[in-house]
Amino acid sequence: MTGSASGSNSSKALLQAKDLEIRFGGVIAASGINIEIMEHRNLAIIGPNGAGKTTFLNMCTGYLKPKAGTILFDGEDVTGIAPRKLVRKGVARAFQIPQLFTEHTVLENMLMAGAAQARNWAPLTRIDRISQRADVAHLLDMVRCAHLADRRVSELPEGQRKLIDIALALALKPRLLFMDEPTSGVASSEKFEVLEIISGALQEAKVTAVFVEHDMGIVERFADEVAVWNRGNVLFRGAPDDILNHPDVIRDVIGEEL
Ligand SMILES: Nc1ncnc2c1ncn2[C@@H]1O[C@H](COP(=O)(O)OP(=O)(O)OP(=O)(O)O)[C@@H](O)[C@H]1O
Repeated sequence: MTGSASGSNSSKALLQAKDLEIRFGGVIAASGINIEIMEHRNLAIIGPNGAGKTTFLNMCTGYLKPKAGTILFDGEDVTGIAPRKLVRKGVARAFQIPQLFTEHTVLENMLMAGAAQARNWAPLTRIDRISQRADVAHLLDMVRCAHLADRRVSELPEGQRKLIDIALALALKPRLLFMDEPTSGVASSEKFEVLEIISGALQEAKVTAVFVEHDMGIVERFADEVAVWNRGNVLFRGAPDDILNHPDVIRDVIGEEL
């Protein structure tokens, strides 16, 4: 484990956060955060409730503007850029609760995401081209949901909604995907299977993932690196084995109910 938040030298930094600060009234949610997210190294963010994990995701994806500090994506200053613009640059986000149009079918949701990416808001009948359908079928296949294309989202269990949400994010062709507790709400017996599918799809699409996670089994299995958040800062960062076995992390993070 390293005490610093810089990444390994073997891959390049895709995102660099420098001296990020944000406070809400008296609460300091980010207190000089410095961290690099390395390309093709999936990073898990762990830490106690209220440590500022979601706040960090919000700043990196344009939902919150830091009071101070800089965010570079692929070397470009993207601090404070709106989420939609960041998506076009290659930074996507999946939420704890999938952002799906539940009264529409899976296919319709996918076509709408494709239209957003192409900035083509023509009626669905006009964007429903063969090539686009082929793209959608491929994306759904990547998350093993091709058989669900004509099902209404409201009929699907949470695990499948999560998978559709990931396919939707992949339709935006990101290079970096932030996920806030990707398996929250999924039955514990299905969590590993869902993450296995998500992980395979991200690998196939060559997308680097950053995910907030409270389940250490998931972290151990799916993260290449782990960053420990505490009181709005990065306490440790390193290999899952080192981090999850470190006495301070066991005492202060894993030991308490996350
Ligand atoms: N919009 C907001 N307005 C006021 N306070 C906020 C806001 N967003 C976050 N906070 C506060 O900032 C601190 C960090 O919150 P954040 O949600 O980032 O933590 P977290 O590590 O993601 O927690 P959890 O694991 O419980 O989701 C908390 O004290 C929270 O109450």
